[in-house]
Amino acid sequence: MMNSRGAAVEAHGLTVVRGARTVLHGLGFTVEPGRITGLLGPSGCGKSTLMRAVVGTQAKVTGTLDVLGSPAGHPALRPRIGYVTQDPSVYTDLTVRQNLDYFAAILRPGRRQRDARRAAVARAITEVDLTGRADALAGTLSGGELARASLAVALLGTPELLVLDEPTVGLDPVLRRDLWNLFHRLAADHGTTLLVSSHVMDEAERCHRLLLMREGEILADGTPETLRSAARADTVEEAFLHLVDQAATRQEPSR
Ligand SMILES: Nc1ncnc2c1ncn2[C@@H]1O[C@H](COP(=O)(O)OP(=O)(O)OP(=O)(O)O)[C@@H](O)[C@H]1O
Repeated sequence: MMNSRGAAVEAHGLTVVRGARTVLHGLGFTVEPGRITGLLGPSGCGKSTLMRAVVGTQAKVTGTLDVLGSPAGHPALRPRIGYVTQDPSVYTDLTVRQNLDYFAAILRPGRRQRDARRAAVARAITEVDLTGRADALAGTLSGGELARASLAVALLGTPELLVLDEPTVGLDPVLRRDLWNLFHRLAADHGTTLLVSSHVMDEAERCHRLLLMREGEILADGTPETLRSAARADTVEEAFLHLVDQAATRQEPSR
């Protein structure tokens, strides 16, 4: 179920305080359903905080934040959202399949759901292309395989919204490309909405839509094409830098 305008996520005046600092400053934005939205900005600008607010794990959130038609953090949203944090969320002393069996047992407990669990585990392993490594200990996986194993856990419940915090950090270009191809397959084949953060601007071109962030504010949103042409830039990185300069100029007179 979406809200009236059909956005998967809709925020108005979203403000988050962490410790003594206001980390997000009254943000307004939407995330379109069935598309890949990239959340891009430099380290420390508030990407993880925004994602935590969307999945409902962030304290001291004010403003309005609707996710799949319910207020963020509503218990009914839990099975509908997959969240992959920056740290791998698998046990290194279990195999990939054992990890998935374990998380599947939490999601679908009881003997009667045994077949559904098996099917979900097999599907998740295939989707992330780890069939050949399914019986390897997670502790022996490469960085890219580990990232895909964490993603497989998030895919167990067939989430409508996948929130991925810097999923490609530290991966080589080939693995990054493979992971982005997987994100596109999930959006195209299952209609999954993906919100993916990155501080690597060249990943922007792989997204359908972008939210460009800086210092707890959204500088701009739109498709890579609209952002590039609005700034008369060749790349999203150039457009981002142009927006940063523009914002600094606007602030000058009040200094
Ligand atoms: N518990 C906390 N108390 C105070 N400030 C915090 C706390 N946690 C995070 N912050 C600050 O909030 C800001 C936003 O952090 P956040 O992790 O959301 O940024 P990010 O854009 O995801 O960064 P990165 O790309 O490095 O992961 C940072 O300046 C960080 O130092």
